[in-house]
Amino acid sequence: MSLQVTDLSFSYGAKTALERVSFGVERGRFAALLGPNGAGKSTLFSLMTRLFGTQGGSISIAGHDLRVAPLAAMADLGVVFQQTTLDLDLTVQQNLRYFAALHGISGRAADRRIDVALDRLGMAERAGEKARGLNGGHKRRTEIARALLHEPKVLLLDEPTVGLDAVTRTGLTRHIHDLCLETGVTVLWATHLTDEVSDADQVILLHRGRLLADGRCGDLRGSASLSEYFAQMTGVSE
Ligand SMILES: Nc1ncnc2c1ncn2[C@@H]1O[C@H](COP(=O)(O)OP(=O)(O)OP(=O)(O)O)[C@@H](O)[C@H]1O
Repeated sequence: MSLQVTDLSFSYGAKTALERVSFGVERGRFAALLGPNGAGKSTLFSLMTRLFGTQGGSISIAGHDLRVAPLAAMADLGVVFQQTTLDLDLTVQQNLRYFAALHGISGRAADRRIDVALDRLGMAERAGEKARGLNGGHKRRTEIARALLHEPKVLLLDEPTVGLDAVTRTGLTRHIHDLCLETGVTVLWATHLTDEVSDADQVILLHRGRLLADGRCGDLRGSASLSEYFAQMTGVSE
C-alpha cells in the first residue's frame, strides 16, 4: 500500500475525533475521503502531515512509518491545504521556485520541474502572472503544481474545491484523476461533495470518527447514486 492508516485514534481531551480507523490506498489510486462536517477528515489530515502527533495507531506513507522515519515519509508526501498558502505578491513561477528551494531543488533542475508541473496542471501560460490576480481555480492549480515539485508518491488534498464554481471543480477533479493515471501518484482527496467522485475511485467514508465504508465507489453505491448512498450511511444529506 502506498498509504496505510492502521487503528488510528485521536481525541481532543474528552472529545473523540477518530476511533480505530484503518484503510489503505494502493499506488496510483484516487481515493476520496468522504464524510459530513465533523467526520474527522481534518483531524486525519493533521495527523498525516504531522501537525498533530499520533496518540494511537500508525500511518505509513510510501512504506515509511511516520513515527519511525518521519523525514523519509514527509519527503514522499505532497500536501494541498484547504486555505490558500500562496504568496500573493509573487508570480506563479516565483511561488514554485521558492518552494523548490525549500526542498533543496534549484537552478535548471527547479525550472525544469516547474515547467513540467505547470504544464501538467494547464498553467504554463500563467507562469509570469502574480498570484493575486489569479481566479480561485488557477490558484488551486498553482498550489497543486507546487505540491508536486518534489515528486511525492502520495498527494493529500484537503477539500481543495471549497469556494470554486461547478465548472472549475469538474476541471480540477479531472486534472487530478489524469495525474494519478499518468504519474502513478497516489491521491487522497478529502471532500463532502459526492459529484467529485468517479465509479472507479476508492471511497473511504468517515462519520463521527469511524470508518463506515471502504471500497470502489461503483461497488459501494450499487444502483443508488453516491449521494443517496452517502445519506443512507450517514443520515446526513450533502
Ligand atoms: N480543536 C478541537 N477541539 C475539540 N474538538 C475538536 C477540535 N477540532 C475538531 N474537533 C472535533 O473533532 C471532530 C472531528 O472534527 P474534524 O474537524 O476533524 O472533522 P471534519 O470531517 O474535518 O469536518 P469539517 O468538514 O467540518 O472540517 C468533530 O466532532 C469536531 O467538533
